[in-house]
Amino acid sequence: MEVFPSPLESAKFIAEHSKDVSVDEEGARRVAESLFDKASAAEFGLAGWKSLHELNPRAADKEAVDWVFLVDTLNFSFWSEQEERKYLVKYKNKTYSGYWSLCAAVNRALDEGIPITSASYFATMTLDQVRHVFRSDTEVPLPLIEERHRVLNESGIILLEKFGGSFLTCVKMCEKSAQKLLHLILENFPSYRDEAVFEKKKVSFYKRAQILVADTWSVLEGKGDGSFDDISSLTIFADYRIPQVLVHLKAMKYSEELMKKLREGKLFQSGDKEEVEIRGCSIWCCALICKHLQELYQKKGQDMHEKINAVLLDYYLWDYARDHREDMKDIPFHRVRCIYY
Ligand SMILES: Nc1nc2c(c(CN[C@H]3C=C[C@H](O)[C@@H]3O)cn2[C@@H]2O[C@H](COP(=O)(O)O)[C@@H](O)[C@H]2O)c(=O)[nH]1
Repeated sequence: MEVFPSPLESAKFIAEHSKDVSVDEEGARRVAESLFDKASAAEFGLAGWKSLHELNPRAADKEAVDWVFLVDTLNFSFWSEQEERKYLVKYKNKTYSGYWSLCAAVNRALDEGIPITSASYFATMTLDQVRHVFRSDTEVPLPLIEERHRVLNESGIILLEKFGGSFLTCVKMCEKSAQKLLHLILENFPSYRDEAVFEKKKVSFYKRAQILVADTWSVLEGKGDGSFDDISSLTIFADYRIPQVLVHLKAMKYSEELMKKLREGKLFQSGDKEEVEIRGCSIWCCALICKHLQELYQKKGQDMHEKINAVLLDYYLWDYARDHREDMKDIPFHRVRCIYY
């Protein structure tokens, strides 16, 4: 059995050895304090996944779980070289960008009668069919379309051959354990193995694998097959937005040298030292914010273990980043073209 490093232990190790990125403990504490009142509000909770996002499934059934699997298999690399030239999808009179453009294209296909969330369909999709389903409403295509075609076919075939064609089978096999589901994903779906080598040590982030578990928990509303008793063991999902918002909120800092490269729009490779430091420090920084939030509630005699975890903190910070794009325009995000985030 393959050993998968823990993203949290990886993050601690990276943060302790990082040169160009640093976690600001005081800054993390201040962010926790600023979130304190919000954390007990409705929008911080699990219900926000559906109530705040009209493109997410309303249902909590097999089709909804398969929608989540398809979307999280393709949940990577939406950023555009030029802000004014990007992939956009119009759906029901609204134009979507970034991650939401992917969801809009999926829902558009379903409305057109294309069974895009069925493994029997995406296991044998041709590249032209993928191009059609994810066609752009601008002249800019969805990035990495060939890689998306490859991971769709690969994931569809595995889901058909090993799990009867539905991700709900995988969920049921894991007996309400987030960690078991995470490991089933990593053992069976190669495109989810988001790892690197740092200071000669194998480290992991598992961004898409962890968000797949989290979104499954969310779409099942934390009930039934989705009532994971260890959901708090997940970390945040190391994408290219969370680091940006953590630097904006002064909980994390970049060296002058790294900031210069980011401002120049340098294209990093997956696994580069700076990229690994950005992603690992983001995970560690959010673990500290979660810890401080729990301590603040304990001081008030409130046990918030059910309400405060890295998943809900991540969702909140990610939505915050989307809503504060303008305020954050001076904080560059790191640019990598890869299938991991
Ligand atoms: N850490 C974290 N990264 C996330 C998400 C999501 C979508 N989840 C939402 C869906 C339902 C829930 O309500 C969540 O709010 C996408 N991404 C990543 O962001 C990047 C896209 O950014 P932009 O170009 O600005 O759209 C890209 O790397 C993508 O993989 C998240 O939740 N957390």
